[in-house]
Amino acid sequence: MTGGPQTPSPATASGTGPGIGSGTDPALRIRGLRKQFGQTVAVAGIDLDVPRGSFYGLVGPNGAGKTTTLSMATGLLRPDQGSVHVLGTDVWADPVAAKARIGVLPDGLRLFDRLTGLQLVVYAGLLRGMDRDDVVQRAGELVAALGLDDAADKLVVDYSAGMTKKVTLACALVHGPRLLVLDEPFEAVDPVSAKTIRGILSRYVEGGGTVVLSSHVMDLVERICTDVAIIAGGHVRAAGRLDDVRAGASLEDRFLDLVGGSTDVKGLAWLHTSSD
Ligand SMILES: Nc1ncnc2c1ncn2[C@@H]1O[C@H](COP(=O)(O)OP(=O)(O)OP(=O)(O)O)[C@@H](O)[C@H]1O
Repeated sequence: MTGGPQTPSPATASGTGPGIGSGTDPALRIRGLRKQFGQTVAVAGIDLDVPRGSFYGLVGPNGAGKTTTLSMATGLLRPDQGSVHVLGTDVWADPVAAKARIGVLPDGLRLFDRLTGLQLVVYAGLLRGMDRDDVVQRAGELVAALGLDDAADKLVVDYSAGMTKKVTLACALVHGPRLLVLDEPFEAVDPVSAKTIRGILSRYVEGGGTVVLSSHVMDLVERICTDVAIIAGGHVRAAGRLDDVRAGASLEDRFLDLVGGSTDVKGLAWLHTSSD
């Protein structure tokens, strides 16, 4: 199965989604998305439907175009061509309405890191136009749920990579988005925190939300995702329900089949040579 529209998840058929009554549009619809940096074609015409209520994993080798795709899908990077709709709203024609429905964990975007963790989450909620009392309550709950209690009053600039990831996730969640787009949410996160995050995301999806995440960890994607897309060279190589994509094999084997590339290591003999 490649690129085109995919079998809808059960949640799609019932049109679920927090606060979205009867819509049948996918949570995220991408058509003909393309981006070139100089001579490098990062995204070469991607079509993708992310069904509402799905837990959608985006996998692909380094440089495949995942971050570029997610940045264009969330209004952070203007596409050269193509369209993106979030729950039926055109991200680039009506960015304010579309962005109100999205929570984003971007890869490597600068944060206001001279704020404390708690201040940053509160600030993220206020930027979304939320009532201060609600934001303060939610920020406190998120910080506690993500195990950042002790660091809540510490400046984000002094956070570890994993702590930064968690506080950024809290910022993405605070306004209760319909769609969460997370670029490598588990990168640098310890196993206990990863389990907590998985629990939070699972509850969010059970409640009708939709998660799109990129990851290099095939086991994790296989364990938590309902749907998956394999991207390589700026193209979608396979997409749809997890079981359809892996077609009886493991996701890792299917990934290696589709993406190819040699895993043999040539040279480096000197690495086996003692230098003393
Ligand atoms: N701002 C940029 N300027 C120039 N080239 C870029 C830029 N951003 C991405 N690229 C190039 O576009 C291609 C896709 O990059 P992208 O970051 O989207 O890949 P990725 O799948 O997220 O990779 P990884 O798994 O390593 O994070 C790469 O060849 C990368 O070098």
